[in-house]
Amino acid sequence: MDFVEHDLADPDVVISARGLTKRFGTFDAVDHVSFDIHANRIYGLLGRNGAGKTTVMQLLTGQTIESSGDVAVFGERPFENARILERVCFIKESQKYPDDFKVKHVLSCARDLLPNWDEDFAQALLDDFQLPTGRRVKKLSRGMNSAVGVIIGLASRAPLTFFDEPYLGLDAVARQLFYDRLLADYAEHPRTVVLSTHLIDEVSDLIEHVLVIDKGRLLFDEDADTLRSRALVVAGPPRAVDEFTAGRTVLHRETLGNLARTTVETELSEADRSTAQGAGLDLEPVSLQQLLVRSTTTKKGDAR
Ligand SMILES: Nc1ncnc2c1ncn2[C@@H]1O[C@H](COP(=O)(O)OP(=O)(O)OP(=O)(O)O)[C@@H](O)[C@H]1O
Repeated sequence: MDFVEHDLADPDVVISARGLTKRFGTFDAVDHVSFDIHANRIYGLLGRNGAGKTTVMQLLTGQTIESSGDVAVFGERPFENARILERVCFIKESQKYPDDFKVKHVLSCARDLLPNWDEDFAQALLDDFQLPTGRRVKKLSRGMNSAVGVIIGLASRAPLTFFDEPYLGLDAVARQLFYDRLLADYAEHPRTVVLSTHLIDEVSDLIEHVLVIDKGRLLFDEDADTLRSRALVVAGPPRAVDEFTAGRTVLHRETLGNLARTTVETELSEADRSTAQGAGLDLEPVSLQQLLVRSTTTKKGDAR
C-alpha cells in the first residue's frame, strides 16, 4: 500500500497508521501496513491465525513498539502516553488478573481507570451475563472469564475500544447477547470499536468497515458492503459457468456432478446479468466469510 501522510487535520480520523511494521528477529509479523480508522464506526479486523491482528492491536494501543513506520492515535503517538491511553480500552482473550482478585475487584479497577465508565450499564451487564461478583476470577469458567472482558469493554464507553476476540469462550447465546448489547449501546453512545474475530459471519451485520490482514500485510481496507459486492458465485451447468466466467478473476471453483459453482471477483453490468439469466445461470451473493476464505487461502507449505 502506498505511503501517505497522516491526515492529522481531519478530526474524523482517530487512528492513522503509516508503513507500520513489527519485526521479530527477521520475521515481519506486521509488514508496512497503512490505514486510517475513522470516528464512530465499528471496524472488523479480520484475518487467519497468525495473520498479525493481535500485533496490530498492540501497536495501536501502545502495548508494543513499532520496528518502523508510525502510528498516531487521536493525533499522538500512543506508546507510554497516558493522555491518549485513558481514552482507549483494549480487551483481549485470556487477560490475566492478580490471583486473589474477585470479579468485583476487577470492576472496581476498571471504574477507577476508565473516565467514561458507566456503572449502571456494568451492573445491568453483570445481570445479563449472570456473573457472580464475589467469585475469584481464577475460579471462573472460560466463558465467565470472557464475560468479564466483554462487560469491561462495553461499560468502559471508551472513545476507542478494541476487542481482540475476547468472546471466544462465550457460548452462542452469550455471544449474541454481546452483539446485541454492543449494537444497542453503540447506537446511543457512538464510539469507535475495533473487533478482531474468526467468526466473520456472526459479526458481518455488525461491522461497517473491514480491515483484512494476511501474512502481516493489509489485504483489504474497505466498507463492508462494498467488499461484499466485490464478488459473487456463478452457479449452473459447468460448461455455461466456464463460458460466462472466462476472462474474469476466479477466486474459487468447485464442481459437484452437473453443477459448477465459481466465485468471481467482479461487478456485473446489467448486460452481464441478462446474459447469465439467458444461459440458465444463478448469480448468488458471497458472504464476507466466503470472500475472505477465498482471498486468504494459502497453499500447503505457505504457512508463516
Ligand atoms: N513476541 C513474539 N515473538 C515472535 N513472534 C511473534 C511474537 N508475537 C507474535 N509473533 C508472531 O507474529 C505473527 C502474528 O501474530 P499475531 O498474534 O499478531 O496473529 P493473530 O492474527 O492475532 O493470530 P490469531 O488469530 O491466531 O490470534 C505470528 O506468526 C506469531 O507467531
